[in-house]
Amino acid sequence: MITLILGVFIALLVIRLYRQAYERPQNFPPGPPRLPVWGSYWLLLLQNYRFMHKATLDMARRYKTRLLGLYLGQFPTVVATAYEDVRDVLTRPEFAARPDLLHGRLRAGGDQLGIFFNNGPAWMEQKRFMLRNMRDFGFGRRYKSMEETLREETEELIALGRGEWTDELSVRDGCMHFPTALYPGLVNLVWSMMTGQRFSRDQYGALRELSHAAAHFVRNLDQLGGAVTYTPWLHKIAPHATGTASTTRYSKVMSDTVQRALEEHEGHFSEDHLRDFIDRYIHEMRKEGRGKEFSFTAKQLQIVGADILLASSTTTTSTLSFAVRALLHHPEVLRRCQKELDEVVGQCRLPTLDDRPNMPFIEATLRETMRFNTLLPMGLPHLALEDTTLGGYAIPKNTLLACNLHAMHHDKELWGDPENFRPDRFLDERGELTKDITMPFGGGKRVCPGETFSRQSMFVLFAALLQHFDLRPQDPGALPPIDQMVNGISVTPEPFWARITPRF
Ligand code: HEM
Repeated sequence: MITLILGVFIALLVIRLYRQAYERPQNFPPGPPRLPVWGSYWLLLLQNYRFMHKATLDMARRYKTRLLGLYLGQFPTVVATAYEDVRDVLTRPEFAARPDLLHGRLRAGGDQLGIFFNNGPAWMEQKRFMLRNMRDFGFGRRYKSMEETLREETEELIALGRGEWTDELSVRDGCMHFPTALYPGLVNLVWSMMTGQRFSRDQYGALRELSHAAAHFVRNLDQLGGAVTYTPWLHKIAPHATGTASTTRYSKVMSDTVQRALEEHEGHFSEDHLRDFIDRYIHEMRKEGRGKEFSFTAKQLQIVGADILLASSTTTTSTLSFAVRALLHHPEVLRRCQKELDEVVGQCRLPTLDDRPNMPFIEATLRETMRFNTLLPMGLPHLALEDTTLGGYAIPKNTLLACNLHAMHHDKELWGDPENFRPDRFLDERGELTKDITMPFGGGKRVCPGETFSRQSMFVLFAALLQHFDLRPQDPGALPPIDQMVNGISVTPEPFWARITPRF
């Protein structure tokens, strides 16, 4: 009797699991079945457990579809792999929300705060405020004092490379370490707009701790969040094994740094002289007559500031390191960059933003770097705010949407030979820049607010580095492959040394 009951129970369970595996919203894009607990995520892991951009692209090819429909845990999810669909997801307002994911809340003590993982009026208010006020200090626009800081940081890097001062972790035995050597310049630029201060040479230890915390944070997630995102209860029973304990710890390093800056600013605050972004924020917090829902609080600033710190220390530093690594593989590209520099800038002054329009080859090299090694290969997740359609398929409300930017940047139909690192693809026959259809910074309402700033600061630092130094592999036999990357929500290169020889 017991055996019979057990047999019926197992049969019913199998039928239920089978139905669930193939049950999907009507006219949902094709894709793999939904298995218990993590849904189709098991199958993505089997496809490629390290890189979700590769797993989802291979899976889309297997199902002969450019829109892949699947379940991540209980979330219906659609991954866009082709240009038109990626552009639609990024730019249509009904897709401009973010899913409410565990890691977003872990950063903010359980709340939804900041910009990256926030939604609704608070997200819009914070993003607008950040853009408007950081811009007044040079973020994303030409501004004398920011360009002055950029020049000083560039001089620091060049002097370090020339051995005019020492920092063994960044330059040793004629080699420069990437990304370590780039952290001070790129973090200081943003930090000075936020706080009016820069990390001095004797504070580089603290600066590196911050940058490493940011790097660990992004590596703790995979490009679709990771298993714990779809089964958040796991984090309660195994915070260390799931990595959520360290996510919380690394986030705290960043938010505590912002909190300390806030306390310091409050001690010297004057309404008559708003010195930087934090002063502007304090001014906003103290405005009278705000309602209960008002989103300018110290806690909110901690997370907005942590968002800015996280982005400024992991994005531009990784992209420039990818660019340097690509040049180690392609000395002929390095020569052409240097030729352009010698013709336009010469050797008596540093390159500036005024030179940017006259140096299309360097610009094309940076564009090619961001196409070739797309920093956020799956962008950041979006969420459908209503029932709608995409590419002829049904997208129910609350579907999670991911843009496979890597797939789009490596689409043979768009690029011909995407597997080659070839800056010339961005230039016309006269050597001028053509229209750029890459989307490394996303697009639409959720577009990266750091785009202009990043393009400007990367241009100046990269150009100055190539103007002053020849770059060669430290050990030609041990040069990491040009497409090697460490997994994370944004990918990072495995840190490496490059041999630098002063050119003059
Ligand atoms: C090479 C440099 C960078 C790249 C490639 C990059 C790329 C991206 C991408 C792909 C997104 C997601 C867009 C979307 O959801 O559709 C994003 C969002 C964001 N980025 Fe960047 N980023 C870079 C630098 C920066 C910098 C320097 C900052 C700030 C200092 C920054 C701050 C942000 C913020 C706050 C968001 C969230 C925007 C929102 O949710 O509305 N990024 N970035």
